[in-house]
Amino acid sequence: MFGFLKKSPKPEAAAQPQAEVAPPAAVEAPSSALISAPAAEPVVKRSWADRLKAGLSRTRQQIGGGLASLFGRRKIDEDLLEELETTLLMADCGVDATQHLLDELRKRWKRDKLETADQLQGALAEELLAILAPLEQPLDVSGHSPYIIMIAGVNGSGKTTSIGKLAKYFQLQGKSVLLAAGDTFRAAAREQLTTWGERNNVTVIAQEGGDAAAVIFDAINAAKARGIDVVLADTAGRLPTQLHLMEEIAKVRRVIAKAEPSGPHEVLLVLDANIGQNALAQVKAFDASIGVTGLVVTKLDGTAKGGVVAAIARQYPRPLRFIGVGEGIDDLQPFNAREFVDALFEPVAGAGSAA
Ligand SMILES: Nc1nc2c(ncn2[C@@H]2O[C@H](COP(=O)(O)OP(=O)(O)OP(=O)(O)O)[C@@H](O)[C@H]2O)c(=O)[nH]1
Repeated sequence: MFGFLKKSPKPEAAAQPQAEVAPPAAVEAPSSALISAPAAEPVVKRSWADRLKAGLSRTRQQIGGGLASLFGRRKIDEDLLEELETTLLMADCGVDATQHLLDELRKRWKRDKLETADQLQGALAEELLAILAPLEQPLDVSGHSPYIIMIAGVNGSGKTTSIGKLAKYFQLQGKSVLLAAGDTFRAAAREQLTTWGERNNVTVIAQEGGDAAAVIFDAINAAKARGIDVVLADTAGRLPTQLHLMEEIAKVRRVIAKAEPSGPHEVLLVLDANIGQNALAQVKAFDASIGVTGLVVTKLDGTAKGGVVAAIARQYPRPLRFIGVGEGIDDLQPFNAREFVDALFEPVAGAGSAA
C-alpha cells in the first residue's frame, strides 16, 4: 500500500537520506490520515478564540460551571471558598496551585474588601492569569537553520498528529520544513507521517524499521544540504517507567547533537491533557532524560482536566509552546495565557449554532 516508502540503505550511509518521500503523481488515498483533511472542515470556520472556548468547555463546566453554581450566592464566606477549592481540585489544578489561588483570594477578600461572588470570580481569573502568564513563551525558530525540534511523549499523546499541525504552522510562516519519521516502533506512525508529507508537499525522511537516531541523524544532514528552516523529529511513544526506552531517547538526543552540535534547539514534550496530574510525573521523567525545553498540551477539548496547566505552572514550569483543542489542522496554536483564562470564564460566542 505504501510502496513509496522505499527500503533504505544501512545507517552508516549517514549523509544520504534513507527513504525520502517525494510527492508522487497519483497515489491511492490511504485510510490513515494524519489529521483531518481540509475538505472535512466546516464551511464557516470559527475563530481560534471560539474553538478554544468550545474546546475548553468541559474544563469550563468544571471550573466555570462549578463557579456559576457557587457564585449564585451573593456573599463571600468560608463555605464558598471551600467549595471553590474542591472545584479547582476537580479540574486538576493540583494541590499546590489550588492552595496558592485560595490563599491569594483570601488575602484579596480582606484587603480589597471583596463582597460579591462576582468580584471573587474576577479576582480568581486574575490570579489564574498570574500563574499561567510565565508559561507563555512562544517558540521562535529564527535563531538556527535548520532549527531542530525533537518531539517526545508517551504513546498516543498526540506527537505524530501535532507534528503535522506544526509543519503547517511553520509553513504558514514561510518556513521550509522537513520531517524525520523517528517513530520506528510503530509502522503506522511512519505511514501516517509519510502520507501526510506527500499530501502537503513536505519532505519526510523515513526508514522501514531500524534505528530512530539514525533516521533523525540523516534527516538533519538532508535538511542542512537543502537549506531547510525547521526539522521536526518524531520519536516513538514510551512510558517513563520503560527505562530502556528512556535511555534510547536520551541516545536520540545525543545523536542529534552529533549531527548538529548546537541542537536540538527545542525538545518538546507532548502531554495529553486527559492524564491530569500524571502530567507532572511525565514532565519530570522526560526532563531528566532529555532536558525538556517546551511543552505541547493536546486534547484539551476532550477533558475537564484543563486545570493541569496551572499545576504544571506551579510545580514543574516549562514554556507551554502550543495547546491543542481538536483534531483539525488549525486546532493546535501557541499558548496565550490571557486567551486561555478568558476561554475558561467566558461563554462561547454563538454556542449551540456553530458547534
Ligand atoms: N480531540 C483531540 N484529539 C487529538 C488531539 N491531538 C491529537 N489527537 C488525537 O489523538 C490520537 C493519537 O494521536 P497520535 O498523534 O497518533 O499520537 P502519538 O503520540 O503519535 O502516538 P504513538 O505514535 O502511538 O506514540 C489521534 O487520534 C489524534 O487525532 C487534540 O488536541 N484533540
